[in-house]
Amino acid sequence: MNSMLEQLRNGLVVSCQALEHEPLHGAHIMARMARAAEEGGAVGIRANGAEDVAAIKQVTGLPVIGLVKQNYADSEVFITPTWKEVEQLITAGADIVALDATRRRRPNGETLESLITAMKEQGQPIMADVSTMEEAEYAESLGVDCVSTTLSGYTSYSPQNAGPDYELVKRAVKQLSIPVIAEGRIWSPKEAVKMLELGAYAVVVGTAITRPQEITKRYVAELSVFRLAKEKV
Ligand SMILES: CC(=O)N[C@H](C=O)[C@@H](O)[C@H](O)[C@H](O)COP(=O)(O)O
Repeated sequence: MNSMLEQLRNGLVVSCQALEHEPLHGAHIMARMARAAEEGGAVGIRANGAEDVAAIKQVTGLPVIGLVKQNYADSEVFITPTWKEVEQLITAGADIVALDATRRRRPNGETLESLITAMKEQGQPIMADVSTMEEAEYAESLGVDCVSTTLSGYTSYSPQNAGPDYELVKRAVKQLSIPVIAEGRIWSPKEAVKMLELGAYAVVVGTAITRPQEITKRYVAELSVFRLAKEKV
């Protein structure tokens, strides 16, 4: 087992990501966010973009799972789609590189198989972001170090759950022999604990901790429900 992965066992990985259009965008801000997560007891950080990964590596001692979100015209794959993004992450010092491990067509004719082979040749630990059980099994067969349920609900053919995909975690834990990371729409500590109870190796939480605009929206939505109910009385 990869020693970086071992550090994540039964712990909370905080995803610190803000895209260009988001208010907290910027490597400096994400590095602060990661420091806060470390102070709170996170065992690892998940981060988007080489710049953010490098900035976070400078200020925390935690393992960093790096990805690059990049859209290409000829593909739906947007999490570390090609070798170009993999290289950026390796140069930035990502401890684990996360990539889309669906079987969808990748940009520039690149393939999941060739990317994984090249990463393994470099000894680069790999997290496979999947949306279904079949993808998880296939990723394991290609030799990735762990799978994460990141993409469940974000491919057209996976269940479009409003909450976390417990079912996928449960099945993957049963059928795979590599660590299964629970990720995607986990909002509460209780949900995170449930994932560990199901056998998840670690839990990744992003939005519920690091996207204040989304956290605010949840409060505002609940308050509007209250106001509407009151107006009816
Ligand atoms: C689907 C996709 O693009 N997921 C991204 C992957 O890195 C991030 O935007 C998510 O924040 C991350 O997966 C954590 O999930 P949540 O924010 O739901 O806790």
